[in-house]
Amino acid sequence: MVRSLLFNKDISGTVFVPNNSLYIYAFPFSLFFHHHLFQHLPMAEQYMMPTCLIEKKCVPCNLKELRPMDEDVAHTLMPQVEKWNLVNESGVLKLRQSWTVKSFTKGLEFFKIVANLAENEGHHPDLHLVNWNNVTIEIWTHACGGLTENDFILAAKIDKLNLLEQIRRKPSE
Ligand SMILES: C[C@H](O)[C@H](O)[C@H]1CNC2=NC(N)=NC(=O)C2=N1
Repeated sequence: MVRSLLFNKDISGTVFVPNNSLYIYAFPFSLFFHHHLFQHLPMAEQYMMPTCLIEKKCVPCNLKELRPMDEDVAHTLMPQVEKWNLVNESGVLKLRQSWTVKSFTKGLEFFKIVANLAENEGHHPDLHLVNWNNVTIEIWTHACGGLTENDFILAAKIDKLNLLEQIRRKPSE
C-alpha cells in the first residue's frame, strides 16, 4: 500500500489517463516526491523495480500456458520503453511507436534493420509504412493475443538501435 499526500489515496501502480492514449506512469514520480512515505516499507518493496529488459533475450512463444500480461503489470515496464505508447486495441494490449522518415526507401531500410533484430530475437513486430514516409511499429505477442515480456525486450532493443540516426548515415540504395 503506497499512500500519497498529493493524491491522498493508494497510488501504487496508479495510472493517470489524460485525454489521449498515452499513459503517464505516476509511480516513479510519487517515489521521487513522496520518498519519505517509503521509509516504513520493507527494503525489498521500496526498491522493487522491473528487471533490465535490454539485457534480456526473447524466448520462444510456443508455451501453451503463455498468457498476456495484465495492464497494470505492463505499466511497471513502460518506464523502460518510454518512447513507446501502450495501446489497447479492442482488448489486445500492444506497444506502438511512429517515426517520419525522409523517403519510401529509407522506410524500407528502417524495416530491414528492425527485421534483422527481430530475427535475432525470434520475436517479430508488425511493420506499417504508410503515406510513403510514415513508419509505425506495433509489438505484441500473437501466440497469446496480448503483451508478454518478449514485446518489451524487443521494444527496448529497437530504441537502442537509434534507427533514424542509422538510416540517416546509410547511403540510399
Ligand atoms: C516459436 C516462435 O517463438 C514463434 O513462432 C514466434 C515467432 N515470432 C513471434 N512474434 C510475435 N510478435 N508474436 C508471436 O507470437 C511470435 N511467435
